[in-house]
Amino acid sequence: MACQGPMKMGYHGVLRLILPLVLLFLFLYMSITKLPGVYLHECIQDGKPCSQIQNDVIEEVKVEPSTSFKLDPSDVQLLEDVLKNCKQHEFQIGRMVEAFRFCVTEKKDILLEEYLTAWRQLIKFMDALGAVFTFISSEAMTKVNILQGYLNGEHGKHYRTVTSMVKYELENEVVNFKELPPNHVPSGCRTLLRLHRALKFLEVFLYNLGMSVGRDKTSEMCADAYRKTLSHHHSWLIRQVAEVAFLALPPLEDMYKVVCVSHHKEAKIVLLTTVDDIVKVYNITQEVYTEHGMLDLP
Ligand SMILES: CCCCCCCCCCCCC/C=C/[C@@H](O)[C@H](COP(=O)(O)O)NC(=O)CCCCCCCCCCCCCCC
Repeated sequence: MACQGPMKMGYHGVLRLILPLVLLFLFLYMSITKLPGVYLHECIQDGKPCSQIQNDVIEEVKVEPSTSFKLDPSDVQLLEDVLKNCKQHEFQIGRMVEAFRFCVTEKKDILLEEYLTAWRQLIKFMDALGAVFTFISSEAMTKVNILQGYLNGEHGKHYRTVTSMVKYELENEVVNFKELPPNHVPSGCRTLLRLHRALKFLEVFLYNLGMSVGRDKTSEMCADAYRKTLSHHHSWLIRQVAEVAFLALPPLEDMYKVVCVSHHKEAKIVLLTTVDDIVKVYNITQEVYTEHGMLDLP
């Protein structure tokens, strides 16, 4: 009885075994193609990196949830309780929401330190999902570390907010609009742009989760969000890796547990409030990047 052969593993068991292997191979492949100074988008066409050519035709995806979510007064207490009482988890949605909220200044700018705090919470969430997502979380962590490096560095005071970073990097020609030079730490602006694009994915994914009435699969909601947003900026290979990873997402009920909600009504309140805060951060950053023509940085 104790010995369960492969035949008894079931669909999910097999998936758990195979997915990490597939991802490991893809990860190794990508590690090789992305050795220091060698970037995937060194594929050149018409004198431009291929990724840039692709981005030229992509317009900003307009998705539904960019409207403010209105809470009933009775829901406000419920929301506060959920956000406060979720202390037993490594990932705390309350701390993430707080950080996204605190990073918006009165002058409608974004504080980078708080922005990165919110991202660190997201990374904890992905790490909690298991080995399949480590590849994605470590990619996000790399971007967070680059920005933190600038914040802690010699010119750290210029990296306090998104606007000050953009101003400093443009004035000092840190931003490269044509290519990503090998053997250089990427600029703060292009690094933040990667996280900023991922934030749109997160917005749509959380919206899908919040609007679900419990029947939908998390993998489908995640894939839908990804296809509408972040996938437009990814190579074919990365898109395949992402699609495989989505299959390993836990079911909705387990996802609810991680965000400390127990039923659909709670989930809707918590997730759509989170979306609302993310939208504010996203829109401010988007405006700054649009103003400086920096939405397609290679
Ligand atoms: C719930 C978990 C959902 C997992 C979501 C998967 C999102 C999509 C897959 C991303 C693949 C990342 C692989 C690498 C991509 C890079 O090529 C690419 C470009 O970088 P480069 O220009 O320097 O080369 N990098 C990026 O686009 C940065 C992507 C960072 C991905 C962060 C995804 C955040 C998702 C957070 C979900 C958390 C849900 C929380 C629910 C409460």
